[in-house]
Amino acid sequence: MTLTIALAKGRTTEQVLPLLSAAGIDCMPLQEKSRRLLFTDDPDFHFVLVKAPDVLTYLNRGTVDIGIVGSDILEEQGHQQFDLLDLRTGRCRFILASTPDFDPYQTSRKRIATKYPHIAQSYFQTQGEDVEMIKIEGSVELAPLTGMADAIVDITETGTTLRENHLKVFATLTPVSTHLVVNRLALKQKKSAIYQLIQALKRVRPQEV
Ligand SMILES: Nc1ncnc2c1ncn2[C@@H]1O[C@H](COP(=O)(O)OP(=O)(O)OP(=O)(O)O)[C@@H](O)[C@H]1O
Ligand SMILES: O=P(O)(O)OC[C@H]1O[C@H](OP(=O)(O)OP(=O)(O)O)[C@H](O)[C@@H]1O
Repeated sequence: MTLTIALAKGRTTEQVLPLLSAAGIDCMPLQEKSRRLLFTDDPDFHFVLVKAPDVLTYLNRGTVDIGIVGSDILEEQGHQQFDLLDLRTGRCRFILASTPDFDPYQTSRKRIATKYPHIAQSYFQTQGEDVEMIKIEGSVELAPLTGMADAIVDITETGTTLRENHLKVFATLTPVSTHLVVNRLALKQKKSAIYQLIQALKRVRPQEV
Protein backbone atom coordinates (compact mmCIF):
# COMPACT_ATOMS: atom_id res chain seq x y z
CA MET A 1 0.00 0.00 0.00
CA THR A 2 1.37 3.40 -1.01
CA LEU A 3 1.30 6.41 1.32
CA THR A 4 1.40 9.75 -0.47
CA ILE A 5 2.98 12.53 1.53
CA ALA A 6 3.03 16.30 0.88
CA LEU A 7 6.12 17.97 2.29
CA ALA A 8 6.35 21.74 2.81
CA LYS A 9 9.30 22.89 0.72
CA GLY A 10 12.22 24.74 2.25
CA ARG A 11 13.19 24.62 5.90
CA THR A 12 10.52 22.07 6.82
CA THR A 13 11.67 19.52 4.25
CA GLU A 14 15.36 20.11 5.02
CA GLN A 15 14.76 19.34 8.68
CA VAL A 16 12.37 16.44 8.15
CA LEU A 17 14.34 14.43 5.58
CA PRO A 18 16.92 13.23 8.15
CA LEU A 19 14.02 12.02 10.34
CA LEU A 20 12.37 10.16 7.47
CA SER A 21 15.71 8.56 6.58
CA ALA A 22 16.29 7.54 10.19
CA ALA A 23 12.81 6.00 10.15
CA GLY A 24 13.96 3.76 7.28
CA ILE A 25 12.53 5.61 4.28
CA ASP A 26 14.79 6.04 1.28
CA CYS A 27 15.00 9.82 0.86
CA MET A 28 18.03 9.92 -1.43
CA PRO A 29 16.09 11.24 -4.46
CA LEU A 30 14.64 14.04 -2.30
CA GLN A 31 18.04 14.97 -0.93
CA GLU A 32 19.50 15.63 -4.36
CA LYS A 33 19.52 19.28 -5.32
CA SER A 34 17.04 19.51 -8.18
CA ARG A 35 13.78 21.10 -9.29
CA ARG A 36 11.88 17.80 -9.14
CA LEU A 37 8.55 18.06 -7.31
CA LEU A 38 7.08 14.55 -7.54
CA PHE A 39 8.87 11.47 -6.19
CA THR A 40 7.34 8.08 -6.89
CA ASP A 41 10.51 5.93 -6.92
CA ASP A 42 9.60 4.10 -3.69
CA PRO A 43 6.43 1.97 -4.06
CA ASP A 44 5.63 2.44 -0.35
CA PHE A 45 6.05 6.22 -0.09
CA HIS A 46 5.33 8.83 -2.73
CA PHE A 47 6.26 12.45 -2.02
CA VAL A 48 5.16 15.79 -3.42
CA LEU A 49 7.03 19.01 -2.60
CA VAL A 50 4.67 21.96 -2.22
CA LYS A 51 4.64 25.47 -0.78
CA ALA A 52 3.78 25.28 2.92
CA PRO A 53 0.36 27.00 2.61
CA ASP A 54 -0.63 24.47 -0.10
CA VAL A 55 -0.06 21.37 2.04
CA LEU A 56 -3.58 21.53 3.52
CA THR A 57 -5.10 22.06 0.08
CA TYR A 58 -3.59 18.76 -1.10
CA LEU A 59 -4.62 17.06 2.12
CA ASN A 60 -8.19 18.41 2.19
CA ARG A 61 -8.78 17.28 -1.38
CA GLY A 62 -7.48 13.78 -0.60
CA THR A 63 -4.72 14.08 -3.21
CA VAL A 64 -2.25 13.12 -0.51
CA ASP A 65 -2.74 10.95 2.58
CA ILE A 66 -0.33 12.81 4.84
CA GLY A 67 0.93 16.38 5.12
CA ILE A 68 4.12 17.45 6.86
CA VAL A 69 4.05 21.16 7.66
CA GLY A 70 4.71 23.74 10.37
CA SER A 71 2.11 24.22 13.10
CA ASP A 72 2.22 27.93 12.19
CA ILE A 73 0.51 27.09 8.91
CA LEU A 74 -1.95 24.67 10.53
CA GLU A 75 -2.91 27.25 13.14
CA GLU A 76 -3.21 30.05 10.60
CA GLN A 77 -5.31 28.11 8.09
CA GLY A 78 -7.40 25.98 10.46
CA HIS A 79 -8.38 22.47 9.31
CA GLN A 80 -10.53 19.39 9.89
CA GLN A 81 -7.86 16.72 9.45
CA PHE A 82 -6.04 14.66 12.11
CA ASP A 83 -2.94 16.33 13.56
CA LEU A 84 -1.33 13.08 14.77
CA LEU A 85 2.32 13.79 15.49
CA ASP A 86 4.57 16.64 16.58
CA LEU A 87 7.84 15.86 14.81
CA ARG A 88 9.64 18.33 17.12
CA THR A 89 11.70 19.79 14.29
CA GLY A 90 11.34 23.27 12.81
CA ARG A 91 11.03 24.63 16.29
CA CYS A 92 10.49 28.36 16.61
CA ARG A 93 7.91 30.65 18.22
CA PHE A 94 5.52 33.48 17.50
CA ILE A 95 6.39 36.84 18.96
CA LEU A 96 5.06 40.37 19.07
CA ALA A 97 7.98 42.67 18.27
CA SER A 98 8.70 46.27 17.41
CA THR A 99 11.20 49.07 17.75
CA PRO A 100 12.25 49.71 21.38
CA ASP A 101 10.15 52.91 21.55
CA PHE A 102 6.90 51.01 20.83
CA ASP A 103 4.30 51.58 23.54
CA PRO A 104 2.16 48.44 24.02
CA TYR A 105 -0.38 50.64 25.82
CA GLN A 106 -0.72 53.25 23.06
CA THR A 107 -4.24 54.63 22.91
CA SER A 108 -4.57 54.75 19.12
CA ARG A 109 -5.58 51.57 17.24
CA LYS A 110 -2.43 49.53 16.61
CA ARG A 111 -1.33 48.65 13.07
CA ILE A 112 0.08 45.13 13.06
CA ALA A 113 2.02 43.72 10.09
CA THR A 114 2.19 39.94 9.72
CA LYS A 115 2.25 36.94 7.42
CA TYR A 116 -0.22 35.34 9.88
CA PRO A 117 -3.33 37.58 10.17
CA HIS A 118 -5.53 34.96 11.87
CA ILE A 119 -2.98 34.11 14.52
CA ALA A 120 -2.29 37.80 15.15
CA GLN A 121 -6.00 38.61 15.26
CA SER A 122 -6.77 35.88 17.76
CA TYR A 123 -3.84 36.96 19.96
CA PHE A 124 -5.15 40.52 20.12
CA GLN A 125 -8.69 39.24 20.68
CA THR A 126 -7.50 37.42 23.78
CA GLN A 127 -6.01 40.76 24.87
CA GLY A 128 -9.40 42.38 24.25
CA GLU A 129 -7.86 44.65 21.63
CA ASP A 130 -9.10 45.61 18.19
CA VAL A 131 -6.15 46.18 15.83
CA GLU A 132 -5.64 46.98 12.17
CA MET A 133 -4.09 44.03 10.36
CA ILE A 134 -1.63 44.58 7.52
CA LYS A 135 -0.98 41.31 5.67
CA ILE A 136 2.47 41.11 4.12
CA GLU A 137 4.36 38.25 2.51
CA GLY A 138 7.87 38.57 3.96
CA SER A 139 10.63 40.78 5.36
CA VAL A 140 8.10 41.45 8.10
CA GLU A 141 10.69 43.17 10.30
CA LEU A 142 10.75 46.07 7.88
CA ALA A 143 7.20 47.17 8.71
CA PRO A 144 7.87 48.92 12.06
CA LEU A 145 11.27 50.18 10.85
CA THR A 146 9.65 52.03 7.97
CA GLY A 147 6.69 53.26 10.03
CA MET A 148 4.18 51.23 8.01
CA ALA A 149 3.11 49.34 11.15
CA ASP A 150 3.38 49.86 14.90
CA ALA A 151 4.47 46.26 15.53
CA ILE A 152 4.71 42.81 13.96
CA VAL A 153 3.55 39.31 14.80
CA ASP A 154 6.08 36.91 13.32
CA ILE A 155 8.13 33.80 13.86
CA THR A 156 11.57 33.86 15.43
CA GLU A 157 14.04 31.06 15.84
CA THR A 158 17.57 32.26 16.56
CA GLY A 159 16.56 35.92 17.08
CA THR A 160 19.15 37.03 14.52
CA THR A 161 16.71 38.85 12.24
CA LEU A 162 15.19 40.76 15.16
CA ARG A 163 18.61 41.65 16.54
CA GLU A 164 20.07 42.78 13.23
CA ASN A 165 17.05 45.01 12.70
CA HIS A 166 17.14 46.38 16.27
CA LEU A 167 13.70 45.08 17.16
CA LYS A 168 12.58 44.10 20.65
CA VAL A 169 10.27 41.26 21.69
CA PHE A 170 7.23 42.57 23.59
CA ALA A 171 5.39 39.26 23.99
CA THR A 172 5.92 35.59 23.24
CA LEU A 173 2.87 33.87 21.77
CA THR A 174 2.67 30.17 20.82
CA PRO A 175 5.51 27.73 20.08
CA VAL A 176 5.82 26.32 16.54
CA SER A 177 7.12 22.98 15.25
CA THR A 178 6.63 20.65 12.31
CA HIS A 179 3.58 18.36 12.48
CA LEU A 180 2.34 15.29 10.65
CA VAL A 181 -1.32 15.64 9.62
CA VAL A 182 -3.44 12.86 8.17
CA ASN A 183 -6.43 13.00 5.84
CA ARG A 184 -9.53 11.61 7.60
CA LEU A 185 -10.46 9.13 4.89
CA ALA A 186 -6.84 7.99 4.42
CA LEU A 187 -6.66 7.19 8.13
CA LYS A 188 -9.59 4.78 7.71
CA GLN A 189 -8.31 3.19 4.51
CA LYS A 190 -4.58 3.00 5.28
CA LYS A 191 -4.64 2.83 9.06
CA SER A 192 -1.94 0.26 9.61
CA ALA A 193 0.60 1.78 7.18
CA ILE A 194 0.01 5.23 8.71
CA TYR A 195 0.42 4.01 12.29
CA GLN A 196 3.58 2.11 11.34
CA LEU A 197 5.05 5.32 9.93
CA ILE A 198 4.04 7.29 13.03
CA GLN A 199 5.60 4.69 15.34
CA ALA A 200 8.85 4.76 13.34
CA LEU A 201 8.96 8.57 13.44
CA LYS A 202 8.22 8.63 17.17
CA ARG A 203 11.34 6.55 17.74
CA VAL A 204 13.63 8.96 15.86
CA ARG A 205 12.18 12.43 16.50
CA PRO A 206 14.08 14.73 18.88
CA GLN A 207 13.39 14.58 22.61
CA GLU A 208 10.75 16.79 24.14
CA VAL A 209 12.16 20.08 25.46
N1 LIG B 1 13.39 30.69 11.68
C1 LIG B 1 12.29 30.33 11.06
N2 LIG B 1 11.60 31.23 10.41
C2 LIG B 1 10.52 30.90 9.72
N3 LIG B 1 10.01 29.66 9.66
C3 LIG B 1 10.65 28.71 10.33
C4 LIG B 1 11.81 28.99 11.06
N4 LIG B 1 12.23 27.85 11.58
C5 LIG B 1 11.37 26.91 11.20
N5 LIG B 1 10.39 27.42 10.46
C6 LIG B 1 9.30 26.66 9.83
O1 LIG B 1 9.59 26.65 8.44
C7 LIG B 1 8.49 27.08 7.66
C8 LIG B 1 8.93 28.10 6.63
O2 LIG B 1 9.96 27.59 5.87
P1 LIG B 1 10.62 28.49 4.75
O3 LIG B 1 11.06 29.80 5.38
O4 LIG B 1 11.65 27.70 4.05
O5 LIG B 1 9.38 28.69 3.79
P2 LIG B 1 8.78 30.00 3.24
O6 LIG B 1 8.52 31.00 4.32
O7 LIG B 1 7.64 29.55 2.38
O8 LIG B 1 10.02 30.49 2.40
P3 LIG B 1 10.08 31.40 1.18
O9 LIG B 1 8.90 32.34 1.26
O10 LIG B 1 11.42 32.06 1.40
O11 LIG B 1 10.02 30.44 0.02
C9 LIG B 1 7.49 27.70 8.60
O12 LIG B 1 6.20 27.31 8.22
C10 LIG B 1 7.88 27.20 9.98
O13 LIG B 1 7.02 26.16 10.36
O1 LIG C 1 14.96 34.34 14.36
P1 LIG C 1 15.58 33.99 13.05
O2 LIG C 1 16.37 32.72 13.11
O3 LIG C 1 16.39 35.13 12.48
O4 LIG C 1 14.41 33.66 12.00
C1 LIG C 1 13.32 34.51 11.85
C2 LIG C 1 13.10 34.96 10.43
O5 LIG C 1 12.86 33.85 9.56
C3 LIG C 1 11.61 34.04 8.90
O6 LIG C 1 11.76 34.69 7.69
P2 LIG C 1 12.12 33.90 6.36
O7 LIG C 1 13.52 33.43 6.42
O8 LIG C 1 11.07 32.85 6.12
O9 LIG C 1 12.07 35.05 5.30
P3 LIG C 1 10.90 36.03 4.81
O10 LIG C 1 11.26 37.35 5.42
O11 LIG C 1 11.01 36.02 3.35
O12 LIG C 1 9.58 35.51 5.30
C4 LIG C 1 10.83 34.91 9.87
O13 LIG C 1 9.76 35.60 9.21
C5 LIG C 1 11.88 35.85 10.39
O14 LIG C 1 12.09 36.94 9.53
